[in-house]
Amino acid sequence: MRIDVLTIFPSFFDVLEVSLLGKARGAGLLDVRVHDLRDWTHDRHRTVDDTPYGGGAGMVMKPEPWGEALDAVTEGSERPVIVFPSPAGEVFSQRTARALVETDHLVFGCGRYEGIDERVFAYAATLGEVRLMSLGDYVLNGGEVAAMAMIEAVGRLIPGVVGNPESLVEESHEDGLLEYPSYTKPSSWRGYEVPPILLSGNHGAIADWRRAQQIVRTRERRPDLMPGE
Ligand SMILES: COc1ccc2nc(C(=O)O)sc2c1
Repeated sequence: MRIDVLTIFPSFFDVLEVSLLGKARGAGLLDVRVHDLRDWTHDRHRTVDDTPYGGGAGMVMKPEPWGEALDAVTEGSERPVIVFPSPAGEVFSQRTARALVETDHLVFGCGRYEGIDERVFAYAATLGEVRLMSLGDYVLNGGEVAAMAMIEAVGRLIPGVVGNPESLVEESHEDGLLEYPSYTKPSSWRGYEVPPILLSGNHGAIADWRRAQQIVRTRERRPDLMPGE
């Protein structure tokens, strides 16, 4: 999978060098290219924003640099998916990550200021599939944090990136429920005991207990995820 990131803060993504995804890049499983949007400006101040038509507070990102940048990073790409992190977008979920990991070429366009000139999204749709996505019902200062989270959520699903693929299966949201509680040695710690069932060696009973814990936790913490409730 190839991922291109367009941002005015490219150093923000330096962390991708050291994380699990850094190893994935080194192993050739993931090709992440981070670009400074200002490289597609042509004035001395490398201007990427201007005042909004119709008035209002803040600044809007100019369409010209975005158009040239999107042309450059999608050149030769058959059908990229172009994700614009946006508080006005669909909410990103594990299901979204599962769908996006099947994509050969992902482009993340990180907005700042009050957002990107709307015409950029229309133009981008001539280059690929456009998805505006939010991490949730709150607002960040820009798209970089959201893009980083989405890149990690998608990147870790690429076969070979996470050491033991089994560990992906029993995670929260993978089966629609929150994950069960985990414990390790010592079995007794500051008066807190590991649930005895987990020490029983009865794998069938342990699986049943874990499923029951998932249901209890999901009902308590995320009733909206409960199937049929
Ligand atoms: C201007 O670009 C932005 C601004 C806020 C923001 N908030 C997001 C979120 O997912 O909450 S994505 C995003 C992009």
